[in-house]
Amino acid sequence: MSDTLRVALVGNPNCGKTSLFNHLTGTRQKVANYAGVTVERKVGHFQLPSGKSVRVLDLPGTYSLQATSPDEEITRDVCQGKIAEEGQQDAFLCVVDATNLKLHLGLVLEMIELGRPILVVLNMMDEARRRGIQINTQKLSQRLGVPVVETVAVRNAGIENLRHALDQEKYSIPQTELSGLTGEHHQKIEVIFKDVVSFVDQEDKRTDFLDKIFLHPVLGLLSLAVMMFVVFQAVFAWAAPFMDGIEEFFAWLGGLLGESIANPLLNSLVVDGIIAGAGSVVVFLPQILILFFFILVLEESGYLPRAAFLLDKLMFKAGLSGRAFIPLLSSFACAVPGIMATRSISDHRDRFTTIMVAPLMTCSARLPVYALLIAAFIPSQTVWGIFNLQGLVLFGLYMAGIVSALCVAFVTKFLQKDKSQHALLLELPSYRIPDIRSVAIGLLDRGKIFLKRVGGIIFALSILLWFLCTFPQAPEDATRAAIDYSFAGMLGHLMQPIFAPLGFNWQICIALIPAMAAREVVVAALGTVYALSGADDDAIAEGLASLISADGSGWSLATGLSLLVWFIYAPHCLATLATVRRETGSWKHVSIMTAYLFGLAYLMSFFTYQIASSIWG
Ligand SMILES: Nc1nc2c(ncn2[C@@H]2O[C@H](COP(=O)(O)OP(=O)(O)OP(=O)(O)O)[C@@H](O)[C@H]2O)c(=O)[nH]1
Ligand SMILES: [Mg+2]
Repeated sequence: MSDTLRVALVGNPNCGKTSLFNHLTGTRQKVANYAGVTVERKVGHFQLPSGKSVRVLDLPGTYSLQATSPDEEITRDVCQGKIAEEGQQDAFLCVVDATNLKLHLGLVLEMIELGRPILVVLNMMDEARRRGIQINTQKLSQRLGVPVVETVAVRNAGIENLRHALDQEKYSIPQTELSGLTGEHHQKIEVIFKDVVSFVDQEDKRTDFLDKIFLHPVLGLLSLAVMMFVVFQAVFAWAAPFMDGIEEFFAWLGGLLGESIANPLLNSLVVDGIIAGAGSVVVFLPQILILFFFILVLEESGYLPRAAFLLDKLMFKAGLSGRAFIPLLSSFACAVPGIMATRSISDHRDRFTTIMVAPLMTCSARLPVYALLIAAFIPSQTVWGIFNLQGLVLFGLYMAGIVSALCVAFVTKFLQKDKSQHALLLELPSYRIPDIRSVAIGLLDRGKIFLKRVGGIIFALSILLWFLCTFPQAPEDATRAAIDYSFAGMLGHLMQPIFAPLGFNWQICIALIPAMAAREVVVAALGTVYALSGADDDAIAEGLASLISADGSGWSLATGLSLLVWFIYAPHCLATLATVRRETGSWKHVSIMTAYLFGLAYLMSFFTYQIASSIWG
């Protein structure tokens, strides 16, 4: 046996495995209050009090070892020691939700039958106590024939006991007779349950009360609509002062560097390439953080599966299985984890449909693009007394993505031969007051991811674009702006006829090319292109939005709207396409997705431009 102890966390979905994993290893894997968050195996390391090191695996949640979906197969294979690089685990930590013992014991019995060393971790003890559920841990341990440790993963309680238990090698190979119990699993569970659990008050009153509102056919939909409105209003209303601050900072920095760098080429690279490019994206950090604040709070509260429940009929009609809800929801942050989350869908046609529509959900990378165009073209005025028009338009863009996804799913299902429908089977977790600390940590992580993208891919592409926009340089006797003579200028003019029916000018055409890598790049690219297009410095200092807005010499409203619509559909994200390739193992799916998304983007932008320009000229 090697020095390192190998253990794996096994349990039903949403019982707190990842929370435990994070506390044991000091990492920050994603945790949320709904089933199916973890869909891959994750490795972490920590040390026991004696100094012995432990390698721990976090696994996707599963109701049984009879796997039906790709994520459950991972857990089954690790438990059965079938994954070569994982080998055999020295022990399994069977995590059980103390408030849901009857259901969760099923998997524990299956694990016991495997005959491998086990330690049962009775998690969510705080929740159980709050609801008056009393569990006799000692008796449970006797009945199961394995040690049981109580924990409250979110409060870091009981984790030390767990470490000590591992140190003392308390995990044991269970006695298969289960202290003399006979019969089917459910019969055994009944006996054990009656023996170890006593209730003072079994009901979760808070959850029952809230569900009367949130699951009510009318009140429920109404509260969902109110919640969404508040989120989109806040994104615009709360962010403004912070965005102004960041904008001023970059204008000041640009001025300072502009004056201090004498070499004209270097000056242009820094001011027009880097600051006008990458700097113009950083401005959107406050809006991203506000959006994620709401997403994180909703995720932790346990509300989200209720929304799935409310919208189930609609999704069902569109041919999406209820299981598609969580992957589609994750896609609002980013399509990459969304597409990975489809591993929890067992039917492969349902999974295919969900993967195909996931990029239509408005990911956070679109937010800077939408926010820029909305600020430039939509006046900030109040409608119906309370709503900010800009917030309403943003809401409309999100809805457009959702409605398009439902339509595409409907068509996909229609084209498939298999018309079978899979009803919603979704566990509704208890409501929980979000932990401020974990929301703050989540926000910090999100902010870091965003800034890393700005400092990484967006920064690099801004510099590349600056080169393409600067060389070859204009001749001495140039009559037009220098950028017209550059590679990028030539390319833009070459592409422009293709995009003219959509109302895109050559500057937009140039910006679309680097934006193939990631959507926010279009903002950076427009910043660089306009900074180099001979616009005067005062106008640049006022920000990109005022440069492109219809008031100045910018675009028409029709062009602005057309570009907004383009970004609802166009697949400007290499990471998504790479994930589809990895998850489906075929280039065919990638080609279908790319072709249909570009096709839709072109068509919808075309109609938007033609209709808008016939109305507003
Ligand atoms: N009150 C309370 N909440 C907990 C406890 N442990 C975890 N949670 C919460 O339970 C929810 C699920 O936690 P996760 O760690 O994501 O659960 P998981 O078992 O990894 O879930 P899957 O990856 O979906 O299988 C989150 O909202 C956690 O904050 C606990 O001991 N007490
Ligand atoms: Mg998990």
